[in-house]
Amino acid sequence: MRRKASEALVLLLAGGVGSRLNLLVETRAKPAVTFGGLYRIIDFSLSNVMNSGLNRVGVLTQYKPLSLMGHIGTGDAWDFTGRSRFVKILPPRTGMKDSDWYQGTADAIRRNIDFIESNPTDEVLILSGDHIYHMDFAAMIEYHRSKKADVTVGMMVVPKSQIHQFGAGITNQDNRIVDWEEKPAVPRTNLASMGIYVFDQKYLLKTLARDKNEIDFGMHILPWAIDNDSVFAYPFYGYWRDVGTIQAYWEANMDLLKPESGISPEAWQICTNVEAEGRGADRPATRYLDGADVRNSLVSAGCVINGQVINSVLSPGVVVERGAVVKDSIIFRDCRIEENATLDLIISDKLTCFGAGCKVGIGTHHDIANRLYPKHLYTGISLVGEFARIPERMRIGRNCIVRCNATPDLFTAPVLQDGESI
Ligand SMILES: Nc1ncnc2c1ncn2[C@@H]1O[C@H](COP(=O)(O)OP(=O)(O)O[C@H]2O[C@H](CO)[C@@H](O)[C@H](O)[C@H]2O)[C@@H](O)[C@H]1O
Repeated sequence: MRRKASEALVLLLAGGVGSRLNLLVETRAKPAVTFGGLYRIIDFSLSNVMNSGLNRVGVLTQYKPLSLMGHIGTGDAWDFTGRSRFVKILPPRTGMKDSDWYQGTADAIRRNIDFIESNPTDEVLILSGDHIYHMDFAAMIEYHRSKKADVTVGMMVVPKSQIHQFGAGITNQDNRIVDWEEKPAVPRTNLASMGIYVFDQKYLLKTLARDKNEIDFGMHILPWAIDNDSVFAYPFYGYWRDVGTIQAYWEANMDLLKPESGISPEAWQICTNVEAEGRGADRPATRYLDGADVRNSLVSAGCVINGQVINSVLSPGVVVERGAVVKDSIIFRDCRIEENATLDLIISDKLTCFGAGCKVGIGTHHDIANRLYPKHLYTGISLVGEFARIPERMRIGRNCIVRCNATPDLFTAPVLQDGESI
């Protein structure tokens, strides 16, 4: 007899290096990066799993998993505790050599076949830990069953100009995928893979056993399955973003400030583990002093605001002193922005101190992109963050001026002494 859809096993890929997020992934895996002030990116996938009524999750880690493991903890923030409910962190299974880490998404799943075999299931749902979205996986599994598919791929329409970043599928009238190209240079379709797959369990095991050189789902496993077996697209129409680049990450955070964008952690019932870091849930309410001027922003608990905050997202414990301006920026927890400092279009990692009167970031990203650098290379978003040599606190001295410089794509600031400029 068939098991209920809610008994499907979930594998969450959370181990990619995420180097395009640069400084933000210096000390943590991409899914552990803060999002929307309070959340971590992985909260969206985990909450979707919880809200879909699925009970068993394995999280595949590899790159800098410590922060991620601390955040997931026992899984009780997402109600994954109990006799038949769990979230298990699956550490990398290396071979004999140290360098023998997972080669790609399919290789990572292949090395955890014992986990799949020890958790009886009819379907395996494979997800990424770095997507911002809301989706009912139980409905997707029912759809997969109704199509009698071997594999079902979550897919959505994106602008043709973006299709080169995704797996691209051509479907027939019945939504069966008949042609596929991973990250095509020349777009033939605007239907993109969301990297969300439902596999028939037996089919997955058979497929992974076929050829160890097939290390990636988009590059190897899906093209073969489409040519030989039954692969369907599951159409998705809501908000979904892969926040794997600085630009996409910044834009998705800014979408939180636009009600019309369709992103809504509150309506989507996204849960997080507030206990994991810093002062956890014990933060006091935010204080707005008489110099505060806050517009269109998200300000988390424990902040003290006495300056201007415009179109920005602040994590817990951020202090904005009198006369300081924070504009179009994302500020992680416990940063301090001293008197008359100006932050314009920046992302700052936690615990950074911006000295009085300093200026970090300039103009709008359109200005910068148009004036100085080719548009496709340059985001104009300044990144400020911790470096290994100052683990505790990053400081930009008084009256320093930090402009986006000639580094294409992003700019990282070293520790600056008072009055220094770059
Ligand atoms: N070795 C490893 N161990 C554990 N986790 C790992 C891993 N390698 C990667 N991951 C994780 O798996 C997910 C997908 O990783 P990739 O970066 O390889 O795919 P990409 O996003 O380029 O394309 C894919 O996702 C996009 C949608 O974003 C699709 O369009 C495209 O077809 C598909 O190939 C990420 O969450 C990543 O962190």
